[in-house]
Amino acid sequence: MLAQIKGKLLVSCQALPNEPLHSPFIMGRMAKAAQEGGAVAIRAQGVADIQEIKKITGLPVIGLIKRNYADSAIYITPTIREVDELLATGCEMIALDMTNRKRPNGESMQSLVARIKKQKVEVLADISTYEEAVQAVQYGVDAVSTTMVGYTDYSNLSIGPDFALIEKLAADLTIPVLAEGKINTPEDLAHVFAAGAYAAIVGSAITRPQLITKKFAAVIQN
Ligand SMILES: CC(=O)N[C@H](C=O)[C@@H](O)[C@H](O)[C@H](O)COP(=O)(O)O
Repeated sequence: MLAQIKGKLLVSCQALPNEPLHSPFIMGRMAKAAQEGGAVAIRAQGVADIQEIKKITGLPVIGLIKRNYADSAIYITPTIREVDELLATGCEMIALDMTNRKRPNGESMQSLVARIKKQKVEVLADISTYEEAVQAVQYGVDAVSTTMVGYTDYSNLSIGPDFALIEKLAADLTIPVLAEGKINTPEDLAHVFAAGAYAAIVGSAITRPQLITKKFAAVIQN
């Protein structure tokens, strides 16, 4: 999959049960629209959405499952259970949180990575710091993504992408660095590629109308 996305745009089509567009049918159509707009792959959450998106678009999918566990702050593909559910979907790549935080059930990142790679599926490490990215490379992941920057209480809280981190990772790492998280405009997208991103994933700015509307409404209410 990585060879197919080099230099390209991926779109994240996700809507959890508490979001207005929560529905595999709707996420399938959202992915179709993204495909028509030029997305070469889709990041999708949950077995039903992944299956629908693969059926509707035929595009490669980065799959994840968001699930909360009482004993951990990690919710993106936290345990073996989510890994096995995702492996059954046939998604080409699996994204898992690889931030340096306690995992549910005391499971290790290494065991999850090994299980995925054994099935010849690529692993995308969602990280929030430079150090977490370096650690993920040591664990044998295929690519890292800046997904969690600003979402761990020790990482850089910025309005937009962390361009400096993307630049440093792209310069230092031997594996692809995907820019993801808070890419809010086409200018941001151009900027992350200029910083050296291998590929980029845009979500909310394209697929969460409730957030897009909020940005417009905020201007009027000011
Ligand atoms: C923090 C977290 O859980 N991020 C999730 C990761 O799968 C998604 O909800 C994001 O939409 C995706 O990463 C794209 O980011 P943005 O929506 O900012 O373009």
